[in-house]
Amino acid sequence: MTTPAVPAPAANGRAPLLSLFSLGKDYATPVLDDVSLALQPGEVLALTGENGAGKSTLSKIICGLVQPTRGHMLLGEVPFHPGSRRNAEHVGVRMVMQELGLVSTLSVAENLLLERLPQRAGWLKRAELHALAVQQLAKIGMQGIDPAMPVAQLGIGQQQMVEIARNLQDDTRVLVLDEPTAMLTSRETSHLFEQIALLKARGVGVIYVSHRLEELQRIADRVAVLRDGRLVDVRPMAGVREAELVQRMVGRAVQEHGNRARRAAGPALLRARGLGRAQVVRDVDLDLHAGEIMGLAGLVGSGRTELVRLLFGADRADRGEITLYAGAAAPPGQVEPPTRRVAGNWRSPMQAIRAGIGLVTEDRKSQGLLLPQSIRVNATVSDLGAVSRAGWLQMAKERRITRRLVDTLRIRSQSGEQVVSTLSGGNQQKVVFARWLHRECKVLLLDEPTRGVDVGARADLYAELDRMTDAGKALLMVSSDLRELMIMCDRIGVMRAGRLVAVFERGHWSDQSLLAAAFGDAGVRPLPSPSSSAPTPAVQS
Ligand SMILES: Nc1ncnc2c1ncn2[C@@H]1O[C@H](COP(=O)(O)OP(=O)(O)OP(=O)(O)O)[C@@H](O)[C@H]1O
Repeated sequence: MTTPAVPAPAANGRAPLLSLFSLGKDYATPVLDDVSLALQPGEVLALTGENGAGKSTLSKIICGLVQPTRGHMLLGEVPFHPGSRRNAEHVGVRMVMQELGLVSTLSVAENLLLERLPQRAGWLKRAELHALAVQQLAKIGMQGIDPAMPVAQLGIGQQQMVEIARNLQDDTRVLVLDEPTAMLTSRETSHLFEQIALLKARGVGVIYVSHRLEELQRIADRVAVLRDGRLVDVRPMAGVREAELVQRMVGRAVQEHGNRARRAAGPALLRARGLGRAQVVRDVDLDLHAGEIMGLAGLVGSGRTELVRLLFGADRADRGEITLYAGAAAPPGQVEPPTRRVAGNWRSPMQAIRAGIGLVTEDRKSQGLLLPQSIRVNATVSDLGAVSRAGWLQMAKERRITRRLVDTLRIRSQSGEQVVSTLSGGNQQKVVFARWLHRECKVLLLDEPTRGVDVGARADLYAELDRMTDAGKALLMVSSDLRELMIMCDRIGVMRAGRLVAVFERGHWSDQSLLAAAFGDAGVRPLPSPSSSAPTPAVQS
């Protein structure tokens, strides 16, 4: 085996901080091959590539979580084969993983300082622990969090910030961040970027894995592109065009989804009136029409996810009414609901599913997937009736359906039998989505459906959403990505403090107006009261 050259030392003569030589990893098939790369002190190296390209595998090898099949590494000039995460951390090589690594039953402070809990004679010094935790959280702009609170009570974005704070130690030399902002607000992202700038100044090397190309442009010095487990490009970030990068990642040009075309709204399929739960969702009136995509924007904690959970029966509303109407058979342009009410106010998700409501969840790990099961089981589990006869599962039919879904969504896998926990994060997200492509539903609720999904796959998912609305389904899409909402939606509702405070139709929104509504600035048009007007059809102006 020849040892490929690692890029020369930096101009200042310092040796690379970390050097990778011909790294490779095989599972049933090779997933990483011949990766040679060097990280310089104080450098932010972006790592990007399609879902399943091998980014997390490479990151985990560097941080001792996965053992390479081939190749070797140097940390400075010393051979580096950590063998475990603990060993890697011991020499200052740390990783913020895509899946949160927090212990949900422990407090915020205990999670933050797990490895160096302040003790005296075997007793935990709780006051000191909490003071240290508050300091650590303040570094990344997290104020007002009770360090004694169990971490499970934090929102998913806040948990991610705790995970980041945990890895910002003084002894950190190399920090790998795998999709760190997927669950963060723009404010939290800014705090993270400030920290990255400080790390750079201290000479820490940062490997930053992300699909968000605009973020890479903001913080990376160089970008490395992985495709099918191989390094296909490494270049300075300055001057790199997004389209160029996408082409390198995907190996083909990706057609950007243009703004959604004008279409006439069908009848209302779902209507909510005065819907509420405690203080988190308050008096929400909402109509979803056949053939439309309605977006839901708002800050984290504004009640978007909670509203979706009420509509799906995952939580019980304590006031208000949900009504689902039958069929989408009314002529185009008819906006009044058909008169036949089929269901409402579910007692469980199962009831909602039976009535024709689906949910692509925000938290695919704990709410969306059966991780130890195959793609086939996960994709077909929501509608076993369609793959069984007289109570017997028809495996051949299941396999056929699975193959079609895997092809349609380009789920990168060895076969439909591959266990979902061994898929890459973005491919797991596609499996959550596949479930609802398989099952007939009238109304599909989507909570951050493209989180962690690469640009090519994102275009595929958008095309599927268009097809669903062409078939008369009604879609409600929560997204923190305003650009995504503005491209995909016919209407965008904005939530603030549990209320739906504004609804904008296509052609009547801008980033500023959406943000102003989300933050509560003056000048935002309030929602007309439902009693005063018929539901607003989604019509592009
Ligand atoms: N334990 C495992 N067993 C079998 N295959 C695995 C295992 N872990 C990862 N893989 C496979 O390795 C490939 C690379 O996965 P990896 O998670 O590194 O991709 P990624 O580039 O990080 O993708 P994403 O952008 O979706 O996070 C995938 O095809 C995945 O299915």
